[in-house]
Amino acid sequence: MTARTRDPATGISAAEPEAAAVSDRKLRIFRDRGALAEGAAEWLLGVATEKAGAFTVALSGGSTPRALYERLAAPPYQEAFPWARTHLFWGDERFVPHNDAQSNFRMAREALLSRVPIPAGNIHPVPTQGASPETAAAAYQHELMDYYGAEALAPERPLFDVTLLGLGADGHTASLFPGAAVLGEQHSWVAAVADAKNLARITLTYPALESSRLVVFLVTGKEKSAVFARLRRGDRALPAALLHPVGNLWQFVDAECAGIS
Ligand SMILES: O=C1O[C@H](COP(=O)(O)O)[C@@H](O)[C@H](O)[C@H]1O
Repeated sequence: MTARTRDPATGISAAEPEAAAVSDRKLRIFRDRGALAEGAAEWLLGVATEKAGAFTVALSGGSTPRALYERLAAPPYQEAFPWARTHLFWGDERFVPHNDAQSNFRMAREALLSRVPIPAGNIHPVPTQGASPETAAAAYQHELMDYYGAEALAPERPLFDVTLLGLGADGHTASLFPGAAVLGEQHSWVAAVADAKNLARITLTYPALESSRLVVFLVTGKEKSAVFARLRRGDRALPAALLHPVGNLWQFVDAECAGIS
């Protein structure tokens, strides 16, 4: 991948367009959270089916994607999805044990992994025990590089087929928080960071998240309406607005988030 020069303090790249707005054609507004989960599951199955060979997904954490994961774990997706050739990674993780209530892995395990026939070797959680956050970040980067088969990302061969992302009320995505030094990271694929409550987290950096054929933001609820409007305007103060994948960027939202209900 051609390294983009990012300002280490802001994460804004020299080539950043004035407004990074996503075209209306790539914005899908669903009636409600349930309809979004159904639409996203159908869309994901379509993308997976079209792809030959390994289908590689970076999962989002937080609460929003739970409904999608539960939908994928039920008919018809439970049987129709190509689980045997699907590999799952995480865009970010809290540095807590995998059975902790705050664990993104735990949420995905409860909602999806424990209910579908995905081979254990295809599940690639962020390690969160027996190491420091920095060592865990390095180990996850190593695992990603090993899977990818190279230590440098090539734009024509994205790391992920699909990256699912959420949007925090402060504009964070994955664990890329406003003002954090990691926003300027241009080389590492994974980093250890801390959130506002000083909880250690492991996050994929822009270079890794941007190495995606398709990125989809899943955002729901009235409480996200204001920050989503800022994202639509390409507000550079939001880490989520600074993400420019090598492939296409989609936004799937419900009517409340879009401000039309
Ligand atoms: O902290 C996080 O927050 C964002 C948004 O979460 P949500 O609960 O508002 O959906 C999420 O995308 C990220 O993975 C998570 O670690």
